[in-house]
Amino acid sequence: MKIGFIGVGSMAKAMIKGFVNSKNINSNDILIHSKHSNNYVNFAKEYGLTAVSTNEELVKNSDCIVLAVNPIQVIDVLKDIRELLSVDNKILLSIVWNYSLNRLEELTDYDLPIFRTVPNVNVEVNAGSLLYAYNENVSEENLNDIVSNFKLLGEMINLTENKLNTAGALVGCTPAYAYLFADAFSRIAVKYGLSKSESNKMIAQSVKGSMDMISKSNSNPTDLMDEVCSPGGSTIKGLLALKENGFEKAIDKCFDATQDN
Ligand SMILES: NC(=O)C1=CN([C@@H]2O[C@H](COP(=O)(O)OP(=O)(O)OC[C@H]3O[C@@H](n4cnc5c(N)ncnc54)[C@H](O)[C@@H]3O)[C@@H](O)[C@H]2O)C=CC1
Ligand SMILES: O=C(O)[C@@H]1CCC=N1
Repeated sequence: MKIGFIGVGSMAKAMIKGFVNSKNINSNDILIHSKHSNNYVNFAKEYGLTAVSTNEELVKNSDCIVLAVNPIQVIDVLKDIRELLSVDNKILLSIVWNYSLNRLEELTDYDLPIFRTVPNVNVEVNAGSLLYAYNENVSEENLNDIVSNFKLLGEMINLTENKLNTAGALVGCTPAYAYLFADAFSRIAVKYGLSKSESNKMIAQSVKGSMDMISKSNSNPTDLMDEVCSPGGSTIKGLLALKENGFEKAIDKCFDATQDN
């Protein structure tokens, strides 16, 4: 399957690197076009991708078109490729945040198979999550083709579209908050004499293992927390300090802000 990316920003680059890392897709079967040629042409050279000079050329030569631009750019992009999308059984896969299937259908041909997805940047190391919903034009064969290719990037999770904004924030935005959390811990450890690079490595491994505990043990995070807090020990003191300083309230506000569309 030839996969064409319209828009080669942070998210498209992460997905493409994940595909290339997976070694299951020929890098020259990945086509790219973006607004700034100095950016996407060099990226194509670095990863052995096929750079094309227009969105129209990209659509003509791809089986699956990944719409990876920002919401504000969607109308203009789809206006130019609308007719070409209807030729030769193409599939549109949008990663555009908060852009509904209905709206995408209005801007394209009503027979077009469309997937609406929310990936996260962890796809770059094939440890991503990719939430997806799709319209009624998607056939069994389309579904198999998309799932078999995109699962190379991480876990594929099918949801009804009405959950995509909330689940999308949990999946799409949280990497940034996890980086903030890791950075805050490794910075304070520097104050106590560790180097930033050794702190980064330790916090990353510790948080990764803790997240594995949640998913692999299937335990509630509260129970796992209790296991770490030895009576009278340091962890409970730290945990109470986090609570007293508004950690949970800050998370609530943070999540509310992501839902404010
Ligand atoms: N960054 C992330 O972690 C995630 C992003 N998304 C969604 O992915 C989309 C892209 O996000 P980012 O990569 O972060 O943004 P970005 O701003 O880094 O990338 C957008 C790219 O589109 C290009 N572009 C603009 N107009 C164009 C046009 N007419 N034709 C071709 N290319 C054009 C820009 O030059 C830029 O390279 C957004 O809709 C965002 O909501 C979804 C989940 C996670
Ligand atoms: O910040 C954003 O709007 C996009 C969607 C999820 C992650 N990045």
